[in-house]
Amino acid sequence: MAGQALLSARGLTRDFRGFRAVDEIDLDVAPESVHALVGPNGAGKTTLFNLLTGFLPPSGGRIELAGRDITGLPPERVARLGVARSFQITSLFPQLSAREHVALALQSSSGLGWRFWRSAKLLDRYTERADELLAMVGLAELAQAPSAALAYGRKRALELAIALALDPKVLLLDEPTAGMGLEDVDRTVELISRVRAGRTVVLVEHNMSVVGRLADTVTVLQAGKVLVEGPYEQVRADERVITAYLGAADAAR
Ligand SMILES: Nc1ncnc2c1ncn2[C@@H]1O[C@H](COP(=O)(O)OP(=O)(O)OP(=O)(O)O)[C@@H](O)[C@H]1O
Repeated sequence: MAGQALLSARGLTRDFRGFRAVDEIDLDVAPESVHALVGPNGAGKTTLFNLLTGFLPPSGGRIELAGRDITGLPPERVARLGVARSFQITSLFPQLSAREHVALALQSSSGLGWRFWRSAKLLDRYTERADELLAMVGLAELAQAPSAALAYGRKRALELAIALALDPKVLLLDEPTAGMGLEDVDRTVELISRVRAGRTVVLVEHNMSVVGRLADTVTVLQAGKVLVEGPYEQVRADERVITAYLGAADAAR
């Protein structure tokens, strides 16, 4: 296992009834880097993401976090060890405010339990930190808004604040700009640039301009394998990538 990596995989494999979606992948995510996973549809990005976060058990191979074997641990254990993924919009509670969502996430990560909701002092402490996190993602003024009232881009920002509440060592973002208009994409790129300070981020992203602006390292997957890996400029100029990914994306436009 590479000594420098915070999160790494060796020979990581996942079969679905005889179909190999992730095929002996080696991956090293350097501390405090933004590492993008890209590739054409069906390349195995989501499956790899689910393996790294414990949402799927691997069929083979090994995953390490800071040198500790986390292979096969369930998602809540992986999350507790410091690998958090941004929650999906569908998991937000429509009536709860943005602040309440983040406060709940802070409380859940504190391990203090529900009784402490009775302590106004502790609750205040969560509120303060919740508001800091909301300010970080640009939602300061919407702290009291029910999540159902937030526009799409704002909901995604709230998901990010919830993930940050867990103070993860590694933050995994699954297509953070999916379905966004240009303005929200720019805002999200800015946001990730801001919150990445001192953190390690793994990002699945289809938008190559977003990848170019954020990623230190890009791993291109194709048919469950690593096709090319390196800095964005190097990867985007690689003939194999142009053929396999950028070419396909251009053709689809
Ligand atoms: N639960 C499953 N059962 C069977 N096959 C699956 C399952 N999940 C994924 N696959 C298959 O594994 C392959 C990789 O899928 P995956 O979703 O990981 O790709 P992806 O790179 O994330 O694609 P996309 O960009 O379209 O999201 C695909 O061929 C998919 O059909």
